[in-house]
Amino acid sequence: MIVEGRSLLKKYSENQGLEDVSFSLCAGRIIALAGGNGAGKSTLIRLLIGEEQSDSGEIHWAVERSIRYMPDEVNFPAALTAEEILQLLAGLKKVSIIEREKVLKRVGLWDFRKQKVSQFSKGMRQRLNLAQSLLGEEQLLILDEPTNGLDILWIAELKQILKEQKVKGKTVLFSTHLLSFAEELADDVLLLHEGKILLHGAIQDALSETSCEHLEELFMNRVM
Ligand SMILES: Nc1ncnc2c1ncn2[C@@H]1O[C@H](COP(=O)(O)OP(=O)(O)OP(=O)(O)O)[C@@H](O)[C@H]1O
Repeated sequence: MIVEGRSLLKKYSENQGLEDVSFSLCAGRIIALAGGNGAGKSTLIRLLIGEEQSDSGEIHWAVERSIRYMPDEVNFPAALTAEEILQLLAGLKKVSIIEREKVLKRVGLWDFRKQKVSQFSKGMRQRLNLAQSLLGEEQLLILDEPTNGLDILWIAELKQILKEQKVKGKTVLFSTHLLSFAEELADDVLLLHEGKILLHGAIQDALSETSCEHLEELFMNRVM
């Protein structure tokens, strides 16, 4: 176990962000933070990365907090090239040139490294966003809606890239509203609905216990 959330409550003026959310993330697993619009996925991520504090409850780190993070959107300086941006970020993270080049190649931006980000498509910007999150050796990789803006081929590649992280012994938490994507990629699921946990645990166990074929069926059965 690397981190545990205990009875987390987060209330915004009008809206309930999270209500009594408890969970644990196990090392070396791929975990889908799933749920529909407004379920509380981004709120939970903000608590994990320390951008916000919960109103009550606590986040208990069993190991030193060590996170790489891919936000759902990022405004890279438009006048810089992909290479310059990664160079800057790799410098901050003390990542080697070899590693930086490997990451640029892995996200398919090597041939475009001299282009300014202002000339990039949305999918290319998202791949650069993915690339910056792959720099470094931090144990936990958190990705907020990483499929955003990616086409079918790159969604397939994203799955491979995240599986490679698991092979390296890293822990991956990604948010998504696509239950089929969650099921294809993740070992575990933390399924939120209206700020509460609907399901938490190993996906295959949940499916066999409920005799549901897919997460979508399980989700529908519980919310309808
Ligand atoms: N800064 C904020 N101010 C007020 N309410 C907020 C704020 N952030 C989140 N909320 C509310 O908290 C609830 C959960 O929102 P959150 O953004 O965490 O959901 P989400 O699962 O990430 O949704 P989506 O898939 O639409 O991005 C929603 O009701 C939302 O309106």
